[in-house]
Amino acid sequence: MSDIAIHWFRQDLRLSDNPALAKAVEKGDLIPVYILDDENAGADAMGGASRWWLHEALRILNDQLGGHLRLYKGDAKEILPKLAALHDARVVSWTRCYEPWRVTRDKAIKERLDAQGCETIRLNGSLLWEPWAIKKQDGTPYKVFTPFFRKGCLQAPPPAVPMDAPEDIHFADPKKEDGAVALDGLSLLPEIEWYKQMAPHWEIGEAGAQAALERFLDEGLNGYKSGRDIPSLPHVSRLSPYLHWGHISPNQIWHALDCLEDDAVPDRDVDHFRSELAWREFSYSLLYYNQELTSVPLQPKFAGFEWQNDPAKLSAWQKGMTGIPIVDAGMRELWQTGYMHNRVRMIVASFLIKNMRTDWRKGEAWFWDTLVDADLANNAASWQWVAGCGADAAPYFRIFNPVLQAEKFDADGDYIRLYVPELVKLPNKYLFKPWTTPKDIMAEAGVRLGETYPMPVVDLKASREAALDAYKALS
Ligand SMILES: Cc1cc2nc3c(=O)[nH]c(=O)nc-3n(C[C@H](O)[C@H](O)[C@H](O)COP(=O)(O)OP(=O)(O)OC[C@H]3O[C@@H](n4cnc5c(N)ncnc54)[C@H](O)[C@@H]3O)c2cc1C
Repeated sequence: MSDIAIHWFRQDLRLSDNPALAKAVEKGDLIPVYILDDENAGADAMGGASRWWLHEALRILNDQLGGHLRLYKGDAKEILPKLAALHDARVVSWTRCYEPWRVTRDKAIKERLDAQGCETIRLNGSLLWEPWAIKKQDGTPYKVFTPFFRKGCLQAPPPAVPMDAPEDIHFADPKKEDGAVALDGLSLLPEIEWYKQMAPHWEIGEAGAQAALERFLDEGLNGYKSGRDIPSLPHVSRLSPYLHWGHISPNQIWHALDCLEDDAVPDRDVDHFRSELAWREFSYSLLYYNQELTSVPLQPKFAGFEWQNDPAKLSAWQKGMTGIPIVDAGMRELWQTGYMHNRVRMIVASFLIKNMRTDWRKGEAWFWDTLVDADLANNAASWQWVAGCGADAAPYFRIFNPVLQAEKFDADGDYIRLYVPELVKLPNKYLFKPWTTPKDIMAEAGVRLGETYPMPVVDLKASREAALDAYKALS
């Protein structure tokens, strides 16, 4: 009888370049498992958009595994050691995760498996460099991005060359009564099928990730450095959900850049894209070394900031009904697709925090629920960055003017018109600030402020000044 190896899939929902899976396949007949563990996740349990994505991702992974993926729901600390014992597994493997709740839980699981005499294999498959591999010379973690990237990442050993998917996986024949449930038994989908509008925007899974990468390398990368700020252009990769769910590894992306033909794409674009991948690494380093990143400002003085937290304003922001077209376009892109362009994420976040003076954690929570790439490290680090309380953050007093941002980055108004169709006929001169439109032009465009489109929920100038005063009171 062959040995049995369990591979516990988590944020590594792929077969290629999955070192921990490859090791398990080498060690014995495979039992691939996924455990939906809301119990240990607690307040960090997945949001709605993530659950929809996961449902589809598990369905596809199960197909890739010939129907052998086994699904469980509950406390992984209980489930995994029991499964290992029941199936007499020699090995349990997994790809490391770095969220604080997972680090704590996984440590406990390893201890239990050790005590049972079951070997554990825990490998990196989600980051280019693990957090402890990139540190300053004095052994402390970096707090500023540029030296983290230039002195840390770029001077470290290069990311490993990606592995192919294992050939000829031999599957074990698991005992039936081990608590496994059907996909529907995980109850990942909500009763109201709001996710249906998001589905056409994504090809979920490993093949979808590879297709997105190829498309980006062919059509988006050339011109990335300047084009990545224009939300109506195809100059961003939209790889974030695939990276988050591990349908693709960052090593695969890094290596694909290494393999580009000479002169195919200007170095400035490739280098800039690599630096964005490194922002993801930086976020993970911040989370790893600051376990309360999602809730506690990295700069302690911000703990006493006076938020206004007006529920009506928050609701207008969530619905894309603030009366500020670029903000509303972004929030509606998020609702319709589960994604928002990075430039617009910064604009809507700045507007929420500074013009509406709403606690950044409320924005973070909304993004957590609605993004298909909702990622504890990237989301928390980015919200702290915009709020000005994070590591290497934009200074608080640098307040985006959403009108100027839209005029600069959506100059033709294509992005706003796509998501705010009620303003489609407004000339560009007024599109970014409809409240300044003369009555006759407004009538011609069929816009009635307060009826077909809201009046702004805040006065941009006055709210900016009030935010600056509140900020000054801190220092
Ligand atoms: C308020 C706010 C919240 C955010 N929340 C998330 C989140 O929950 N999940 C998430 O993955 N990203 C988040 N980001 C970062 C960034 O907006 C997205 O990673 C990016 O827009 C994803 O689109 P893309 O894949 O087309 O990016 P590309 O420009 O093609 O970049 C490639 C990859 O690099 C990484 N990356 C790019 N920009 C950043 C960045 N600023 N910080 C960290 N990594 C980056 C991502 O993994 C991305 O997929 C947030 C940004 C802001 C301002």
